[in-house]
Amino acid sequence: MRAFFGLSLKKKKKSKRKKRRGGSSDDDAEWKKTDPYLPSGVKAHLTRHFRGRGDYKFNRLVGAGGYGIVALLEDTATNPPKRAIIKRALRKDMVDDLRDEIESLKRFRGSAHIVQMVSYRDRSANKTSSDGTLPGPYIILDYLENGTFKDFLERVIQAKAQVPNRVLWSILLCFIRVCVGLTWPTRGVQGQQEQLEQTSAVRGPTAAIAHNDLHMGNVMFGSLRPEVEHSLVPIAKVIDFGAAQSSELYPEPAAGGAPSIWQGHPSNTEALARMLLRLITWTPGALPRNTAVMSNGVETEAALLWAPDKYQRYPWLDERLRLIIGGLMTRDYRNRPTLEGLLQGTLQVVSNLSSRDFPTRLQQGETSQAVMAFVQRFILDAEGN
Ligand SMILES: Nc1ncnc2c1ncn2[C@@H]1O[C@H](COP(=O)(O)OP(=O)(O)OP(=O)(O)O)[C@@H](O)[C@H]1O
Repeated sequence: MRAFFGLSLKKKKKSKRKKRRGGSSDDDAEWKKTDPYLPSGVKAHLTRHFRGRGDYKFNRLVGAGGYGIVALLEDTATNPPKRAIIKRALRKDMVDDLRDEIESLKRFRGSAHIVQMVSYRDRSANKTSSDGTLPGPYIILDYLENGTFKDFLERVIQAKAQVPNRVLWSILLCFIRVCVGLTWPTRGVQGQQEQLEQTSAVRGPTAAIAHNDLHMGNVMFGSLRPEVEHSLVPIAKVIDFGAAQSSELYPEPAAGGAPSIWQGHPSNTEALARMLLRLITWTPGALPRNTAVMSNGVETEAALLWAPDKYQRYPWLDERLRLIIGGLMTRDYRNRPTLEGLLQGTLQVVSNLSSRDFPTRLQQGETSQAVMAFVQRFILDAEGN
């Protein structure tokens, strides 16, 4: 019944509105003049599209990236309105990239450290919605409210703030969970409840997915959560799966005889370890490559943490973190630690760490209060979130 009468009711409302405004043009007229694939046309087309549906409304354009336009939506059914992100192709010829991203994200449904797809529409570039406003596919994503890792790094460097070790440990655990998620994809169903990513010693890795675009703008902070690993530091999640690729599992045995597939795709771990290294060393731009140093008989690219004056430069850094980051950046990926071991070891540390585990001179900066104050200032209260 509702759908049957919907059309005529809508038409009546529209003509009333025009009368009230003296026939002046609004978004209704604007959208026809603009290109839905250009940032300039996004507002008009999305406003119009979602007005007809009544579930979301357009809030603002967030950005136009390599191939996509990203905009903020508000869920009109919730109070206060829940936010969501819509991602569309920037040009018609980029529609296939967006479809690849839809396919990738389907594999990670329910994976806590990978951005979740709330819904999607998979259409060819020219096919529009019934109201004629919005051609092509789109993805609606969970909104991650606490900004990118890139913005976080910039704030830390600007304030010359020493990052508490407990914050580094929590982020490291999030990053390991990301790598686990890319190696044991959940392949859940739409709307699947999020779960922390787990390895499976029984089944062994089921995929070797390379994200292929793991830069700092593609790691974002979500909210604080009840799990112990996210109770002081918000969850970090990976976004933007437009370039992700499944590759062959790595069958060659590692130096010690263990199958190297247990490390996941080496490009993921290395890219994430580099982000932690930049945070520790306040490095604003890309780290130099091919600067490997020897550590315990293997070459690592984490040279900054092996510099002769490292203890003067980073006297506060937990030695175990230094070794893990060095291990994740070894030149021969077969010498890297396994995800299984990393997950167990890091989870154990994060679940039990307290300020008393640090030397007396560091304890004040590692209390729960100090960690909370740091997180509040550099992540939760940050401008632009
Ligand atoms: N789920 C999200 N929650 C909040 N902001 C988001 C979300 N997804 C994307 N953004 C914002 O939009 C920006 C661009 O998103 P994304 O990287 O997915 O698009 P892109 O077109 O592939 O961009 P690029 O090529 O620059 O990486 C992000 O850096 C972030 O600021």
